[in-house]
Amino acid sequence: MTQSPPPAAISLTNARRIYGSGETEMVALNGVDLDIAPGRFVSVIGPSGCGKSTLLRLIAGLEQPDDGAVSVYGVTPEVACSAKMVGLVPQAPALLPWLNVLQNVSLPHKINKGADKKRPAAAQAIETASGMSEIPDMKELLRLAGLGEAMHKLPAELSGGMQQRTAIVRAFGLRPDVMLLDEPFSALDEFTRESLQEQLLDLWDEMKSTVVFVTHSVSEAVRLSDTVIVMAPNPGRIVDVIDIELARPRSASMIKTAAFHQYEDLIRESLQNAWRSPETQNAA
Ligand SMILES: Nc1ncnc2c1ncn2[C@@H]1O[C@H](COP(=O)(O)OP(=O)(O)OP(=O)(O)O)[C@@H](O)[C@H]1O
Repeated sequence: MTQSPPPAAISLTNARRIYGSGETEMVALNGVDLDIAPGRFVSVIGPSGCGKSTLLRLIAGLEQPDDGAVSVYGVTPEVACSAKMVGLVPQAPALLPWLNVLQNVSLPHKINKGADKKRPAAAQAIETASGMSEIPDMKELLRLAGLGEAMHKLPAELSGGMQQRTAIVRAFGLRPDVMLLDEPFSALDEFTRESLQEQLLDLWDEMKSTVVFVTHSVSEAVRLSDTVIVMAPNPGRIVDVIDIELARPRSASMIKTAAFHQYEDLIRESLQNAWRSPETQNAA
């Protein structure tokens, strides 16, 4: 008997999302086809307004496509979210100001007891095979993210980078099968950003989640990703899917290598082509 292949972690089929109507109609996403295999680190890059956040919101089940379909491990995003299979880190960290770092990251477990039981079989099978179903040690995750010394501090006592790391650890704490990050490092300086990239990769390595990471930074996309998705606006669409075949772990020194620069050039060229495409120019 032939077995059907396991479902993709994330799948979009001809997904379309429109805002407004008539003269104000805006096609935020059009004809988006995408399959992301479990465990991949995928970045999404493209000019402002090309639909990157809309794409994340569809996967997170915060919005529905007007046409086409979206699924997470073969179930709808709504079902996946109710089983706590999806974690979302927005641009601003949104921590509870009266709880310290450890309390902030531990809170989701307290309010989501039993969510694991709702996970579909495909996701449960992957977790069991990788031995990942037990609750993670939040103190250990905080140490991994460089927050070992800050566990008992309140959010107001943290730097922007520390707050963002706390939000990332909190989201990873429920062991989401799919982790969505919307430009989490955009407000941070270059140095802090690079060190957070390293810590994010350590957490991803530990947690084995499938990651979709929105960024405006070409070098960040190359450093972090297995695959970079390039998008263009008017209408928002995928124009290129580029696999990054650089060895891991990717240290800070890799950024200076010729192979790394070649990938950066490839993505920059793809972004420029996207802007020059007739579709984009006609709509602009
Ligand atoms: N709730 C909404 N109502 C109307 N239009 C919207 C809404 N959300 C997004 N849009 C429009 O849809 C398009 C895509 O927006 P989206 O936020 O997904 O782009 P983005 O690529 O994430 O942009 P940025 O890089 O600036 O964050 C934009 O033109 C935006 O103005």
